[in-house]
Parts: sequence; C-alpha cells; structure tokens
Amino acid sequence: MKAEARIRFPLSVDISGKKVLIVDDVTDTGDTLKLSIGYVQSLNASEIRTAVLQHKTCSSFVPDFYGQKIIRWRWIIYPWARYEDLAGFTKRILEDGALDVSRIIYELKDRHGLEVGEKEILEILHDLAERKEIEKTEVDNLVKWQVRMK
Ligand SMILES: O=P(O)(O)OC[C@H]1O[C@H](OP(=O)(O)OP(=O)(O)O)[C@H](O)[C@@H]1O
Repeated sequence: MKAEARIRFPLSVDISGKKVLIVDDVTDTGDTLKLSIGYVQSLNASEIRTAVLQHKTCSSFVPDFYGQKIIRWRWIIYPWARYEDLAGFTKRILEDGALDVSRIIYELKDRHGLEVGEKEILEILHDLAERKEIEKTEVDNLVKWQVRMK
C-alpha cells in the first residue's frame, strides 16, 4: 500500500511570480501532483505545468505533458527505485513464511516477473536484517529468511 503524499522538504527558494514546471516519474493515483500543485500555488507561482514520464490513465489527475500513457495498470520499476521496490516485494514475500535465497529469487520472478541475482538479493536481505525488519534462521542446515517476530 502506498503512503499518503505529503510535502517532506519545503522549497528553500522564492518562486513567487515564476512559471513552474513540476516533473515526476509517474502519475498513479494522481495525489502527488495534486498536492504538489497546491503547494506551488500556495507559494504564489504565476503559472504551473506538470510533466511525467508515464501517465497511468487510472490517475485522477492528468498532467499537461507525458511521455507515455499506461492504460492497463501495472507496477513500473524505475532504475532509480529498483532497490526500494525489490526490498518491498521481498518483505511481502517473506510475510508468507521463512524462505531460502533461491526460493525468494523464484518468488520474485514468479509473482512479479523480476530477474534478480543472488548477490543483489543478498545485499537487500542483509540490509533488511540490519534494519531489524527481517531475520536469518537456520532450519535443517538451510539458511532461511523471515519477517522478524515483534
Ligand atoms: O500519483 P501517485 O499515486 O501519487 O503516485 C506517483 C508517485 O509515486 C511514486 O513515489 P513514491 O510514492 O514511491 O514516493 P517516493 O518517490 O518518495 O519514494 C512516484 O515517484 C510518484 O512521485
């Protein structure tokens, strides 16, 4: 589930009277751009336009410019968000029970069509473990990973 859009880092420059182009990678619900427009308006920009790489037609907001229209909803993994997306999918997969690395790789391919190498997934697993979100266990001499018990 996606978190609610919010302004985390207010602008530190004066944009009053300026023409502003807001650029994002994608519109999904449209909430991010709606919020951004409201925020930029509150700073008295004179004109506002919006642009995204990919616009999903389910979005309640239609940007002024987009590179591609996505009609059939799908999750899009951008190179700059691959790590974050993989970590999220991996955690969700582990919610179904403890799994070893090769099974996690299999599930990522099966459920999400993702090709992931062992080195890449191990780095993510170790990071999630360091953040205490998952933990390593050993079952019958097999190393498995599971969501950390609270
Ligand atoms: O139209 P919306 O439903 O608002 O979705 C679009 C937003 O979602 C993604 O960001 P994400 O929520 O992953 O936040 P982040 O870029 O801060 O990680 C994306 O980069 C857009 O900013």
